Amino acid sequence: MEEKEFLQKIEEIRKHLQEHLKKERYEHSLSVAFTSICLAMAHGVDLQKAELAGLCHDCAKYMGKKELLEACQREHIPLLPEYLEAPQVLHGIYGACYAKKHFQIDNEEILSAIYYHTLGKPAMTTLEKIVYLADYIEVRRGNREDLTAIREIAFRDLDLAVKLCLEASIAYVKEKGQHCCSLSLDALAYYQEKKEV
Ligand SMILES: Nc1ncnc2c1ncn2[C@@H]1O[C@H](COP(=O)(O)OP(=O)(O)OP(=O)(O)OP(=O)(O)OC[C@H]2O[C@@H](n3cnc4c(N)ncnc43)[C@H](O)[C@@H]2O)[C@@H](O)[C@H]1O
Repeated sequence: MEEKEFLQKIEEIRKHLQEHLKKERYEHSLSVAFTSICLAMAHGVDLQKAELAGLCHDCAKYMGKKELLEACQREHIPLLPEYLEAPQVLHGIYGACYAKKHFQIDNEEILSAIYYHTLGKPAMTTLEKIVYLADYIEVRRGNREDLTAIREIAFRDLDLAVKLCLEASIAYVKEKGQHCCSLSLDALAYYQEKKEV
């Protein structure tokens, strides 16, 4: 996309997000966009796609669980029955559709990075890994001990960083006593095998 047209799109999306998301969530979205750009620089990914995917990843986060479920049904988005037990993951799944409708984003790589940003999946594309990790490591997430190591690893070994991130977030979900979605467990098995643990 031409630079002028791209900057105009970014401006429009930021305005929409600022109007719809809570202040902290908007700041987080900006931070995920910037972190995605940095990771894209390190791993040879298109910077515009990284910025758009990072900026839009939480675009549907302001919607309630019931609203998200209804929106998925209205748009005929296939849902696994287990998502009803973990409706907190629906904002990514519906977010891809939201970005297409509201921001006219048609690029499948970007939409897929938004869709999978919470759960991850086996064999992610580089852009999917970048947005998944950027969501986890961006600066506003604070200084939890495990983040220091993952932040450094993400810039040199995406697969190892994804594995560590999946391990930590699956443990976190289980600790909260919530249902852990099978896609994340499949992703963990895939990246553990890839990194030979
Ligand atoms: N496989 C799965 N099955 C079911 N539910 C799942 C899931 N994977 C993720 N989720 C849940 O889905 C929700 C959306 O996750 P995300 O999409 O990853 O992140 P978010 O919208 O910014 O999360 P939110 O603000 O709602 O939650 P939190 O700060 O606690 O968390 C922010 C992020 O940091 C991680 N995190 C927070 N504290 C952590 C800790 N102490 N250790 C490790 N990871 C931690 C969380 O996993 C999350 O990715 C989260 O509640 C998450 O726990």
